[in-house]
Amino acid sequence: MSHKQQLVILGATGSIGLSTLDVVAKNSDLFDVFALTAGQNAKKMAELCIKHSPLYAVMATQSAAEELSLHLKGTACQTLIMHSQQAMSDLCAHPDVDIVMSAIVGAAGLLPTLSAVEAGKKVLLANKESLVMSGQLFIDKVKKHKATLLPIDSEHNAIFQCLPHSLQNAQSDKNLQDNGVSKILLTGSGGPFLTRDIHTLKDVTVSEAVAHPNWSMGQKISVDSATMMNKGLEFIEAKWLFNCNSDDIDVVIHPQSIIHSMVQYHDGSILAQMGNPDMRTPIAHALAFPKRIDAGVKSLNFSDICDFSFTKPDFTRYPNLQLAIDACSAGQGATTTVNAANEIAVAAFLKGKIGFTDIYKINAQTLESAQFTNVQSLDEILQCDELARVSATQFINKVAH
Ligand SMILES: NC(=O)C1=CN([C@@H]2O[C@H](COP(=O)(O)OP(=O)(O)OC[C@H]3O[C@@H](n4cnc5c(N)ncnc54)[C@H](OP(=O)(O)O)[C@@H]3O)[C@@H](O)[C@H]2O)C=CC1
Ligand SMILES: CC(=O)[C@@H](O)[C@H](O)COP(=O)(O)O
Ligand SMILES: [Mn+2]
Repeated sequence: MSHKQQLVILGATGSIGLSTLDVVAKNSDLFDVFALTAGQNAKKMAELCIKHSPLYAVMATQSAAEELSLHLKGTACQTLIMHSQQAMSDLCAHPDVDIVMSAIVGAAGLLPTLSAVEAGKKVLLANKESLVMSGQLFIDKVKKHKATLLPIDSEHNAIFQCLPHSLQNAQSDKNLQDNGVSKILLTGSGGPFLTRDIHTLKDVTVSEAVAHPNWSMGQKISVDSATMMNKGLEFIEAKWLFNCNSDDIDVVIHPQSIIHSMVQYHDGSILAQMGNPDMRTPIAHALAFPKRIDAGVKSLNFSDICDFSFTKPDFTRYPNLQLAIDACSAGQGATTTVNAANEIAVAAFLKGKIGFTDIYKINAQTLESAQFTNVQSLDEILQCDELARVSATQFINKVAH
């Protein structure tokens, strides 16, 4: 019998985590769940432990781990329960582990993901924030430790599929332009407010902001899609994943989210990856790469498509997109800062402390007030991230309702 790939899922209780478990359950002859990790949702984690029998389950805090123990008491579940970020990092580096799905939301995913990279694992990256906050350091570690980095973000997974093999990852160090590629066309839906009267954006409610037209996702990324900061983070993510410059990437609004991104070649060809918007497709692609497995996703039926349209982004409507593109050119200090500020601002919006359009104001003020020195080492990155959080919190307190 061939060896089943041993999988750790960071962020198992979230949207990507659950989609990953769905694909794994459909392919249980290929994958074993070695460990599941989560933040606070002990009830969901208990259900997952009973269903998937991981060897380990790790919660972020002791209280969440105790709650998980209570939920599992009296059941037949043999899963060992642990807690702390260090325990997550240790399991990512465990010698028996083959694949780590990085699907914690936000900067909390950085250290466990780096641990998987340093252990030379196959790392499936959904947690774009970790790459945005540490770009060069992250990619250098991938190269040094010979980790395999595969993109889960639907756009980057699409770009990966459309690129020639020699350009599929940053480790190649090859330049896109010298290898036949003229542009990466990064598509974005424009979120729920593509056509809303721009003067009413300040009145957007939380439930309106998280109602993405095409994708079912966690709250933070859903708000990022609504401000298009998500596309800004993805712009920076693409720069690092595919070793390209800002000039190599164009953002294209495609409201239907059927094309997940494209690559344009010097000879005029444009290759697109498309499908129904369901994250199980990129997850299955990366889990099995270079093979193909069943993802449980309904095939796209072209006769069902009524609209298939493309426009340029309007930066007045989406100032966060411009901010992130500018930060990408400014360097690591700026991208770490804008990522941290945005996490704090979106959390404040979700708690009802600030309005929707305040998210941009907080991000811009935090960037303007930041003084970047050298931001290269992990300590410098973490310090820059922390300073931006403190600064963003101060700006929030000034505008808080
Ligand atoms: N959802 C999607 O379709 C896509 C998501 N992504 C990216 O994937 C990542 C996950 O997104 P998504 O699944 O939507 O997010 P969710 O909010 O649905 O899930 C987040 C997961 O992270 C866990 N978590 C939160 N904070 C911590 C912490 N401090 N320590 C450990 N675990 C923590 C949560 O645990 P708990 O809930 O138990 O507290 C949960 O399991 C994000 O970076 C997002 O940008 C990228 C492309 C598409
Ligand atoms: C599914 C996925 O990859 C999300 O990042 C998606 O891209 C969000 O949609 P937007 O294009 O609206 O940001
Ligand atoms: Mn995406």
